[in-house]
Amino acid sequence: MRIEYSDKIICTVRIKIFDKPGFLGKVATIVGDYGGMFGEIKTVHIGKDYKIRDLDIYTDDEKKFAEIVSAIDALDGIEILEIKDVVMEVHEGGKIEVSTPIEIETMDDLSIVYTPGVASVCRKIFEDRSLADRYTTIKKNVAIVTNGTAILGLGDIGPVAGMPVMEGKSLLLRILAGLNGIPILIDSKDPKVIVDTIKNISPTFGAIKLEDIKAPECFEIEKELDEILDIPVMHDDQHGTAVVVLAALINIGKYTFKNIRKSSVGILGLGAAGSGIQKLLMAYGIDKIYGFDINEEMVKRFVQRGGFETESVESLVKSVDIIIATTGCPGLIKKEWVKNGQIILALTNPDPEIKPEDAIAAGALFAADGKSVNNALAFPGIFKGALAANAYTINDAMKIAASETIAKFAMEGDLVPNILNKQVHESVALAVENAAYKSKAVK
Ligand SMILES: NC(=O)c1ccc[n+]([C@@H]2O[C@H](COP(=O)([O-])OP(=O)(O)OC[C@H]3O[C@@H](n4cnc5c(N)ncnc54)[C@H](O)[C@@H]3O)[C@@H](O)[C@H]2O)c1
Ligand SMILES: O=C(O)C[C@H](O)C(=O)O
Ligand SMILES: [Mg+2]
Repeated sequence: MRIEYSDKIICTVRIKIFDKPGFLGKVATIVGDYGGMFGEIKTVHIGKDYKIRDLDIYTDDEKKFAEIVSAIDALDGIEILEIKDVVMEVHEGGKIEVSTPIEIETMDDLSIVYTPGVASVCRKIFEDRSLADRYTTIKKNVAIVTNGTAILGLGDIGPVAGMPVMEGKSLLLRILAGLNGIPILIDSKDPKVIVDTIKNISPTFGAIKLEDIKAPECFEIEKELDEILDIPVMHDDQHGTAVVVLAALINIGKYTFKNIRKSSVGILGLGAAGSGIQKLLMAYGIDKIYGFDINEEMVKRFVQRGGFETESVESLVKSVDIIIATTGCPGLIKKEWVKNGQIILALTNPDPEIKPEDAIAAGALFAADGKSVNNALAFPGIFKGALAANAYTINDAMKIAASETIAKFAMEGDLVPNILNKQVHESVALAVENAAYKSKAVK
């Protein structure tokens, strides 16, 4: 029985605390009593008979956090010096920047990297387009494109409010795959405008990652772009998510000695993520897939692809072995509906359809949320591998290779590995590159 989740960090509390046994314990008791958890505890100053410490405190909501703070404040021997909203602080000024590995000190250096030296590189690329792969960053540039219509589970908040997510994806592409993820915000909901815009700027990029564009528009946009562009295009919410879900299911099969291809799977929310999951699970050979969505058009598409319609959230949850929820509706799954021994992946971010600890308490065998079963385990390696192979597309063989590799890296008893394990992304990239050659997805 495993619980995979992490709460939200609300803040860092800086305290001045009397340096005697038991004082930090009192603070810990308060945090625990109010259902909070500690992250890092750092000592930032040691005084004569006191210490100054920074405590990262995780809680479910701001109200609980306020209660914790006032209870700590009431303790003798402990003084709150500062409360820092670390999340907002980290975002100040944005999270990414363009940098260069080249230094220029002299006018000669300038003539080499800029005018007039640069002109000879331009001429050579003009004569032979393929030289751009070697003499520019194009093959390392991945466009991260959104129109802001399905930002996490926050819904249609527009492209500008979605920018922190795009910067986060960019940061992960850099750290985990060494690629330049360049956010592109498009102020349109018209699929044709989005396709044309991406097509027209595509020479800048080696690959296109669509992000947080809602269904059904995302299907048409991805399909069109995949057809007209000779570089890989992947809608991360559909396929990155599906790859990680399949990895989790592969491990569930391993732990339970069950053939997951014979399990009944329920998908709750048949939008971008839900439909991508359905497609990949079917490609893997799982055919008993049931689904529910409040939007009839989504249900129709799901059934056309070979899924079985269910009449309500409750009947779906109550009837399947494995439930995967991608609705954008926190708390949608009630504890009473959970079956003994069930597997529940409640993937809505930032707050899941049911908290993993609640699902486990209600009898689930495995439960995870969207922070651990997260597409960040897949997209860095997928793009790196596809670019290394010079692939023109990202096909099912490449995705399944990624899932199988991710699954192998999970520690015993876990569904998926840690997102920050760089070896995972290296291995996913290699597996995807090889699968691209084998499936002839290369230019
Ligand atoms: N963990 C991950 O890696 C990951 C990846 C992608 C998306 N997600 C999460 O999945 C959610 C959906 O994202 P998306 O891109 O698919 O959005 P989307 O808008 O394309 O799809 C959401 C679907 O859920 C349906 N829905 C809404 N309320 C419902 C309800 N009460 N019952 C049944 N269906 C309902 C909608 O009709 C829609 O079809 C988001 O919260 C997002 O954070 C998580
Ligand atoms: O952004 C994430 O954490 C995962 C996913 O892309 C989502 O939209 O929720
Ligand atoms: Mg997303």
